[in-house]
Parts: sequence; structure tokens; C-alpha cells
Amino acid sequence: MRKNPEIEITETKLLSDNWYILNKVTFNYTKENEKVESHIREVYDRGNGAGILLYNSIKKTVILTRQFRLPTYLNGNKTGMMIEVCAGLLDKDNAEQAIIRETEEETGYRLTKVQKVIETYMSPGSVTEILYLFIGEYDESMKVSSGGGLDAEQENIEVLEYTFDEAYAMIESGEITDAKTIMLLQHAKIKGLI
Ligand SMILES: Nc1nc2c(ncn2[C@@H]2O[C@H](COP(=O)(O)OP(=O)(O)O[C@H]3O[C@H](CO)[C@@H](O)[C@H](O)[C@@H]3O)[C@@H](O)[C@H]2O)c(=O)[nH]1
Ligand SMILES: [Mg+2]
Repeated sequence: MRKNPEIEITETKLLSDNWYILNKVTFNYTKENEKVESHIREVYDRGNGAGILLYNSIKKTVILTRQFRLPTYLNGNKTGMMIEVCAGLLDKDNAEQAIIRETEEETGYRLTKVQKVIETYMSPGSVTEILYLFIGEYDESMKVSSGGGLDAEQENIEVLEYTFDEAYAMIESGEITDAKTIMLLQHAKIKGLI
């Protein structure tokens, strides 16, 4: 493995801060042979996020969500609807607090215990986001509302319960195409959680 390149950021130009932050970053990259190259990259900073696979090991079920995702609609997903694990951005919370809050908002389940299993950069060439992935057990006693997301954020989230086998088969059938959801379902399978 080669040693890490030396990096010197020479300019950060704000292209948009309309909602999240898009910067154009110019940097010097010193190669192994000491030659310096100037690089330019656009970088989208939307903060970090967290996602969680809610599972019930007795019923052998999982909770997933379904919502409209515009970027997928613009790139080949005919309905724009995506089946995903519950997920959200961290805001000012740490990842664990954020995913507990997000789980209640989106699914109506109030969790007290979650376990972090994966930390991942989902698009390292252009998006800064680290996604913290969790698992958590749910049962009916934890249901405190119908979920659905915040009206103020126009979330319109449908809450779905599938058997683990049904959900897993939806990866192969192409009904589940969201990366974090595939990773967590595969994690559950590999670890024999359900
Ligand atoms: N007005 C406006 N609202 C926006 C915009 N972008 C996002 N929002 C609002 O911000 C909310 C963010 O909802 P969260 O539940 O916090 O995030 P998320 O969109 O579910 O993101 C999660 O999934 C992503 C996709 O898999 C992940 O990338 C992300 O890390 C996170 O886990 C959206 O529902 C939407 O209302 C925008 O450009 N304009
Ligand atoms: Mg969300």
C-alpha cells in the first residue's frame, strides 16, 4: 500500500448553501514521487446520518418504511417510491440519540436500546456524510404512535412490517434497492439475528 498523499487545501468556494452545503474545493495533492498536482472537487455536505433495522426475533419480522425519493425518480425509479430502513440526519444529536428520535417520528416505536453495527461513507467521491447503522429490537409494547414522519418536513412515510424472509427476498427481486437497507438486512442474515 502506498503512503498517504500530502494534501493542502488552497481554496474552498461556496457554490450553494440553499439547503445543505455544496463547496468547490481546490487542493494540492503531493504524489509519491513528490510531484504536486492541483485537483478540484465538488463536495456536498449534508451532515451525517443514521439508520436502523428494527427487528423482532420472536415474530421474525422487520419494520421498514416507504417514501417518495425525488433523486431516484429522476434516475430510473419509475414511481420514485423507496423501501428503506428508518433513517434520518443527525441534526445536533449524537447518532444514538438521533436514531432513537427518528425511529419514533418515522415508525411510532419508542426504543430504549439500540446497537451500532456499521459506520460507512455511502458516496465517498462526492458526499461527506458518514452513515451510522444500527439494529434494535421492537415489539408492540413499544408502539406509542402511528409514526409517518413530521408533517412540518412533508415526510409522508408509510410504515411496513414484513417477515425477515419476505424483506430479504425483496433484495433479489429488486423491490429493495436502497444501500443502507440491503447492508442491514445482510448484516442480520450473516449474524443470524432473526
Ligand atoms: N425544503 C427542503 N427540504 C429538504 C431538502 N432536503 C431535505 N429536506 C427535508 O429534510 C428531511 C430530512 O429527513 P430525515 O429523515 O432527517 O433524513 P432522510 O432524508 O431520511 O435521510 C436519511 O436517508 C438518506 C437516504 O438514504 C441518507 O442519505 C441520510 O443519511 C439519512 O439516513 C426530509 O424529509 C425533507 O423534509 C431540501 O432541499 N429542501
Ligand atoms: Mg428519514
